[in-house]
Amino acid sequence: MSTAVLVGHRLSKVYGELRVLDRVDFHVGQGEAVGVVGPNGAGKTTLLNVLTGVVAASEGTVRLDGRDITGMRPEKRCRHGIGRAFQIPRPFGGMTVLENVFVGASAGAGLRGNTAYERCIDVLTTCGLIDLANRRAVSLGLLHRKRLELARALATGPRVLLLDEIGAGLTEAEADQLVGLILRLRLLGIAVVWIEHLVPVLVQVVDRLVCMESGRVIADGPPDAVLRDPAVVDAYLGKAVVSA
Ligand SMILES: Nc1ncnc2c1ncn2[C@@H]1O[C@H](COP(=O)(O)OP(=O)(O)OP(=O)(O)O)[C@@H](O)[C@H]1O
Repeated sequence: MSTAVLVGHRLSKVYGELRVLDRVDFHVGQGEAVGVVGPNGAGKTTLLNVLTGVVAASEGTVRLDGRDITGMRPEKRCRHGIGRAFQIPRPFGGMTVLENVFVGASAGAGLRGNTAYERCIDVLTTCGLIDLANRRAVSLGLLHRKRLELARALATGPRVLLLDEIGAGLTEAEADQLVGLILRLRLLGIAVVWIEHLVPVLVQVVDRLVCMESGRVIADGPPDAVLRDPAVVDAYLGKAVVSA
């Protein structure tokens, strides 16, 4: 295994009587891409929320590069290299594409002036948005909004990028383009954790699949082995094939 960049150890999250995460162990290595699958309500988004610090774990620890960040606020985790993109992009609609990405570079990464601007140009080029830099975000189609969501996360300078169902709603051709973009990010050495119900899309990118059910990890390993695992087929895959 490559050196772990982000590690969750025995993470639990309890809401009243409901145990949404149940002693989950999770890790992603430097430059590794891990897919997270599982039925609705399995706890996938909650796991990402606990890793980013948006939700406090009821028990367990989170480490980034070996450092315990369990008590660290989300903004600080972002500064330390945890980036996140959401299923429903929420750009600042009245701002241009460049201005949106600038927010990631300045507020997210703490960059100023030319350094922030250069980061934005790099990120917009990587994400295929440079020609749209001066367009208002509100005028973008879905694929471009997803690219902008990724660009904003990238502008924060992540070492690990957490993606939550960013393929949802895209056509097959658009999903292929998204895969191409995420593969480019991998070439930059960024680790990726991607929750996605579109399993055929996910397996084009990831080295490893983690399947969750009822707040627990029920399988973790090479994608083909996880997809053949009877527990995964039983808990999830029949349903995923129907809904994909
Ligand atoms: N703030 C909260 N209060 C109470 N229950 C919550 C809260 N947030 C999440 N849950 C519950 O935790 C469970 C896991 O939710 P979560 O969104 O993590 O699942 P998921 O695997 O991401 O599902 P999906 O694939 O539908 O996005 C669900 O039963 C959900 O209703």
